Amino acid sequence: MNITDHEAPLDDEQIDGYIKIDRYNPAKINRIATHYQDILQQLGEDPSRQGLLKTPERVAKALQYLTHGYDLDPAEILRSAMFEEDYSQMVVVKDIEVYSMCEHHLLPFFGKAHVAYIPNGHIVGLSKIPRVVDAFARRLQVQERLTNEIRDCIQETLSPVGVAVVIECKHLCMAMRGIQKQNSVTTTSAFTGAFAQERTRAEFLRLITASLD
Ligand SMILES: Nc1nc2c(ncn2[C@@H]2O[C@H](COP(=O)(O)OP(=O)(O)OP(=O)(O)O)[C@@H](O)[C@H]2O)c(=O)[nH]1
Ligand SMILES: [Zn+2]
Repeated sequence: MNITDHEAPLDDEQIDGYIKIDRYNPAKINRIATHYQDILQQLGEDPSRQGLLKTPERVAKALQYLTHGYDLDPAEILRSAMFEEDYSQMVVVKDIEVYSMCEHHLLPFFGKAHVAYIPNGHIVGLSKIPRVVDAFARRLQVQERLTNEIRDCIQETLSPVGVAVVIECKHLCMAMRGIQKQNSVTTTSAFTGAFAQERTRAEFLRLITASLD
């Protein structure tokens, strides 16, 4: 590895393997920050007090980060690490942390995703499954669409025998406001192909609830 490259600061951008995420687009940050200055004022705050001086810019950067999935191509992420392999059993990646933003309130929802597929001549680099989850989660979402988008992307790109996705999340819009239910968890699921069969689906559900201990 080239040492200079290795030590180069990644300050305002991240090289994400194959896709450069222009995380902090300065023009966009400025535009969003201007709005937040006004929002702070509307909330009865003084945007010129010391603690808030940089807040509009911080919020703008945070929002750009929380929605950086728009800059990613999930299908390309999968295509970048597909390998021919004669393995025909279920591959399960479970307990993938999910952080997303509800499109109704712009509040976080978070939890876990469990993803499985049954290869059809091709396997995919394992890390690419959580990367696909992130690429869709880091957008404004509803949990149902997030679940379907992950399923469809894997099915269309990898053409496996079947795909299964289960997502379990807590929604802050239901906890810190609104109905204020602190412990409710929403579960969504999406299946294709072989996972329509009761036996296959049951094996997946057993594997995602099984513990390693
Ligand atoms: N189906 C679905 N609904 C969601 C998701 N995230 C948030 N919501 C819901 O979106 C709905 C928006 O409903 P509205 O009545 O327009 O908004 P609201 O007045 O803020 O509703 P309350 O949250 O009930 O106070 C709420 O019921 C939220 O719970 C999600 O991922 N999936
Ligand atoms: Zn919400």
